[in-house]
Amino acid sequence: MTERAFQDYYPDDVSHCYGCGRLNEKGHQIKSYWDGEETVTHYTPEPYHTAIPGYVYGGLIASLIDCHSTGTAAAAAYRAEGRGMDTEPALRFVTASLHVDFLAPTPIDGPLEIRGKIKEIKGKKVIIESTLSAGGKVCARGEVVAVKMPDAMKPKA
Ligand SMILES: CCCCCCCCCCCCCCCC(=O)SCCNC(=O)CCNC(=O)[C@H](O)C(C)(C)COP(=O)(O)OP(=O)(O)OC[C@H]1O[C@@H](n2cnc3c(N)ncnc32)[C@H](O)[C@@H]1OP(=O)(O)O
Repeated sequence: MTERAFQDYYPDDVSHCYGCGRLNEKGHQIKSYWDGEETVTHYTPEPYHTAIPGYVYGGLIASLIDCHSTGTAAAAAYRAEGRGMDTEPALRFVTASLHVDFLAPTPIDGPLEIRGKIKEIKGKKVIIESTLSAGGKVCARGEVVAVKMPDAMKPKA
């Protein structure tokens, strides 16, 4: 059986995110998985994700780090409670803060790897540190503060 990605567990009503929603046909539809204590996703940029010819647009990099991190936050919260992502009550996280350092130009002509690590998990907040690499070289580093989705942010039809 193929492993389900974190995002495959998101209920339909929160699966339209541009970065990670499996129901957003124009979006990136990233798929994140555990790899030991870290999480990982891969994404291959399209030619139109260009900043300067040959290099990836920073907004795409930020988006990939953002959504991989919020998915990681949800997965980490379930893991901390010792239960599967298909169990109730649902744990949903949104981005409170997204910080990205662009360390080196990111080549556009190959797959990118984003890896996440849990820095802190406490109460309704998870802090995730991420790296984005191309060809084995770290090109960007991110830190995301993810907070449980407030009731006020219920999906609008
Ligand atoms: C299987 C099931 C899985 C389901 C999984 C579903 C996923 C479902 C989502 C899918 C989609 C994904 C989404 C993609 C990522 C977006 O793009 S999300 C969209 C962008 N984000 C937003 O629109 C969020 C807007 N902001 C808000 O709604 C509220 O400000 C927040 C972020 C929820 C926080 O509000 P709050 O609940 O009142 O938080 P508050 O109690 O003040 O703070 C809680 C903690 O967070 C800290 N904090 C709050 N804001 C900040 C900040 N800006 N900076 C640093 N720390 C902060 C506080 O200091 C506090 O820390 P502690 O004191 O506990 O140590």
